[in-house]
Formats: sequence, C-alpha cells, structure tokens
Amino acid sequence: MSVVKAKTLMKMELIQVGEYEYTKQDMLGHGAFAVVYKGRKRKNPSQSVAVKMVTKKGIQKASEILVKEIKILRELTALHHPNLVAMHDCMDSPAYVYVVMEVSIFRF
Ligand SMILES: Nc1ncnc2c1ncn2[C@@H]1O[C@H](COP(=O)(O)OP(=O)(O)OP(=O)(O)O)[C@@H](O)[C@H]1O
Repeated sequence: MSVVKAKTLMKMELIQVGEYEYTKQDMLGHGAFAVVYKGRKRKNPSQSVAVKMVTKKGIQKASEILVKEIKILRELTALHHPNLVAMHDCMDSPAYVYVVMEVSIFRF
C-alpha cells in the first residue's frame, strides 16, 4: 500500500451519531447552516442514510425554522410515501443538531 493511500485511509475517521456513522469524506452537499454527509446505520452498514449536521452557532434567530423543519419531516415521515424523504432520527450535541434521513435519489 502506498503512503498516500495509507494516509488517506487514516483520515477517514468514522464519526458516530447515535445509531449511525459517517466520514467527512462522504459529503452530499451543504446549505446555509448545514453540511450533509452520506452515512450508514452502524448495525446494518448496507443501509445508507443522509446525516444533516446543523451548526447551532449563529442560528438563534433561525432556530424556529429548524424546529418547524423537523416537525414537517416528522409529519411527512408518518405518511410513508415512497416519494418523500423519511427522517430516521434527530438528536443534538452542544454544538450541532443532527437530522438523519433517507438519502434522496433526486438532485437538489
Ligand atoms: N436527504 C438527502 N439526501 C441526499 N442529499 C441531501 C439530502 N439532504 C440534503 N442533501 C444535500 O445537501 C445539500 C444541503 O442541504 P440543506 O438542507 O442543508 O440545504 P438547502 O436546503 O439545500 O439550502 P438552504 O440551507 O439554503 O436552505 C442539498 O442541496 C443536497 O445537495
């Protein structure tokens, strides 16, 4: 194995979020306040998920919008519709709110 490849593998740190994990290399996209990574369920690695990591820093004014977004996601998830992205979990740490969802097959 080349040194570069070994260094790259070492950098692929698995970050755990509840029952899920992701690496920072697998970014799906980012918005104004969030970065979204492709991750997987730890107990079932074949199940891919999108982990949206929303920074709490500077979103005091927008936090109501985030709470509304999570509420809407919860309601849409309850519909169990194949064309709607379901939310699997939602949790927070002191610095971030994490929303774990299905990976959308549609381009944003
Ligand atoms: N469930 C998902 N599956 C796949 N990719 C996703 C998913 N959710 C978000 N993304 C990707 O991450 C990007 C950022 O998403 P996010 O919801 O943070 O922001 P946004 O709605 O695109 O923009 P803004 O922050 O301005 O509202 C999206 O544009 C998309 O490329």
